[in-house]
Amino acid sequence: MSTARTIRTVHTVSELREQVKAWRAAGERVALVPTMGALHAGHVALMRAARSHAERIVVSIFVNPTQFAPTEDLSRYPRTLEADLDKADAAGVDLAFVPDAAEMYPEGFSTTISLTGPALGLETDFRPTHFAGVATVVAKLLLQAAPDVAMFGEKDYQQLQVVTRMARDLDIPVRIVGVPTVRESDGLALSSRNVYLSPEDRAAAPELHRALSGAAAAIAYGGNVLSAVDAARRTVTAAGFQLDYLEARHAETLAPVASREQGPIRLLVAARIGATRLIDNLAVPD
Ligand SMILES: Nc1ncnc2c1ncn2[C@@H]1O[C@H](COP(=O)(O)OP(=O)(O)OP(=O)(O)O)[C@@H](O)[C@H]1O
Ligand SMILES: CC(C)(CO)[C@@H](O)C(=O)[O-]
Ligand code: BAL
Repeated sequence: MSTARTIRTVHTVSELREQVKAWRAAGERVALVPTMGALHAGHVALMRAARSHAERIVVSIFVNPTQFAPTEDLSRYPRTLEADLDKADAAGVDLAFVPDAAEMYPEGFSTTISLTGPALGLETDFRPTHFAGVATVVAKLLLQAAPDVAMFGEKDYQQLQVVTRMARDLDIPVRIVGVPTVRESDGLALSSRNVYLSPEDRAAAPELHRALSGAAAAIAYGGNVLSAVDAARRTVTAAGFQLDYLEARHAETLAPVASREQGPIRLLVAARIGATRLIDNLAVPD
């Protein structure tokens, strides 16, 4: 399989920069798709969406240690590099950037991006150091690859807002593009962490999307926002989840909202089932 690949794999920032420079010299636009590997159809949707923005596509594959707390799943996070390269190749990706931790965080590394705004609350209440790690590594990737556009999934909706704000605030010359969530036929959002689910937990997992869909429909039909959110919380808990949060927020600032008049609404949830923590989100239709 791997002998037929046309994708090029590089491990250093200098190789990455050299390739991107050559493409730019030829007048080609570059899209970056940052990932932590264990690629699935959600990642492939990002790669395919990148095609409409750029002639060249770079995927980064790096399980970023600084976005995991010491108690989290860094060591057991799925790592499937050969299969990932096959999938990226089949999706038409030109270059895989696969740095190791020493390339990204050399001896003496001392800089972390500090965030407020959309990074406040939600995930941060449960993973307090997570977005500092994400923003720092994404800033590095954007400066290393210098892409015209970078693709992020709406599945990690708070991350998408944090990265969008960070790029704007730091004047990084890139367009951040959000890509709709790819789901299983029963509604479960694809995620690399779905492999952790036992068969029983997998059977219950679509309840997250069902609960959000019910709340979004109720609000869209004029129902009270907070009542709809409460009902969705009960649905998720009754399905066997332990809820971290289920909230209605402003779709861009992620500030709390109590009524539709306060802006476009996004419903966001994080909940644990068995040993697995899942997140999901949904727009309330206008
Ligand atoms: N189901 C999906 N639909 C669209 N984009 C997705 C989906 N799942 C992940 N992505 C996006 O792919 C990019 C890389 O995500 P990552 O490698 O963390 O995969 P993941 O499946 O989200 O894994 P994790 O279990 O760590 O959340 C992110 O921008 C993420 O939002
Ligand atoms: C954006 C990202 C690749 C940064 O490590 C990661 O948070 C992810 O996969 O969503
Ligand atoms: N997709 C978000 C990466 C993380 O949970 O660490």
